[in-house]
Amino acid sequence: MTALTLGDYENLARARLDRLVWDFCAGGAGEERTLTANMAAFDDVRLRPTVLRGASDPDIATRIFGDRWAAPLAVAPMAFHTLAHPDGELATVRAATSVGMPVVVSTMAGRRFEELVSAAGSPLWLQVYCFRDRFRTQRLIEHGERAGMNALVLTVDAPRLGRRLRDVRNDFRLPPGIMPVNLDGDGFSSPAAHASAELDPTLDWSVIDWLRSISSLPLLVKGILTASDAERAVRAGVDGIVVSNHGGRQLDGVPATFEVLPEIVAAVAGSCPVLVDGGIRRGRDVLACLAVGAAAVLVGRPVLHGLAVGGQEGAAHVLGILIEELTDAMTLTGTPSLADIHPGLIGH
Ligand SMILES: Cc1cc2nc3c(=O)[nH]c(=O)nc-3n(C[C@H](O)[C@H](O)[C@H](O)COP(=O)(O)O)c2cc1C
Ligand SMILES: CCCCC(=O)C(=O)O
Repeated sequence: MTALTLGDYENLARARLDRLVWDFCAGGAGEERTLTANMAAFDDVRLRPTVLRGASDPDIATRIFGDRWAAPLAVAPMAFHTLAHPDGELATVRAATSVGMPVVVSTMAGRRFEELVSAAGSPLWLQVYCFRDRFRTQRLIEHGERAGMNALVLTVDAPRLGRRLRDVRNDFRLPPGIMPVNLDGDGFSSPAAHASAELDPTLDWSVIDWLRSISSLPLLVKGILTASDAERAVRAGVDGIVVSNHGGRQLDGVPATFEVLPEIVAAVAGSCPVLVDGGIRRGRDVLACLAVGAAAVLVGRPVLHGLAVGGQEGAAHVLGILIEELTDAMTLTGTPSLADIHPGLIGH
């Protein structure tokens, strides 16, 4: 079968990956209602095209923090791309670079920051988990900054990992050789146990000032789901917000990100870029997010599917499909540039 859609890649990847690894990547917390809702929210979108706009060759390039992105799309931070392919994040970074897209590199990346930065031709942002041991967190950030990361993305929805029942039932352990190679200290085998032991559950808004005091990189917070937290983040002086429910992996029962995106965009009122992730699987999903005011979107699991199926090439094809579908959706809705995309494109 030739893979034409991200759904095709998902099916091919499911057949290839070890079942326990598949469950870790695919799964969500609890009954996976939020995981399902992320995708269902896009299924309910109806687009309202405008015709005869001469939108033959849409321009989808954008700028974020002064950097050019070939499309308003980046790879979401995910632990251990090495679970999907031995080249791991190196393949992802090369794939993203080949299509001009940035990558958010996880604290739990399986390949070294230095080799990722050397392979990158587009921005790399470092996703930060705050450890109970602040000095460990500080060393992580200094390592990332020294290696050449372009921004920090603080994950704020994970004082501990959500209850992922598939992993509990499977007693999921990382396979041998899967290591958080950018962290000092030993690796671990159970992500959930490691997170409860090591991540700082006492984190509060003062962490923003602390991060500012140790790094001058642009700072985003990832995991905002309400207008009031978005306002709080803006008051704290962040440079960007990522609306996210961690792909349904943290608290089951929180809303789909697409549902809350409009109220957060309204609350932020242009003070900083608002990005979003969760369930984006088609170009028209990207268009829907842009229509309600997202500056860009992050895509998670489909990148792992691409890696599992075909390493760098597979991941590049997944990202290429999204770009092509976005271009197609813009052409057919009569929006020749990103600036032409507006809330009126969406009806229910
Ligand atoms: C296997 C896996 C690992 C993840 N690891 C991280 C992580 O290390 N840090 C983080 O902030 N988010 C992590 N996430 C959440 C993603 O950044 C993102 O919010 C989510 O996957 C987006 O949804 P999507 O997969 O439906 O596109 C992870 C998600 C998956 C599926
Ligand atoms: C300790 C690994 C955490 C990875 C993560 O954030 C996730 O699986 O969602």
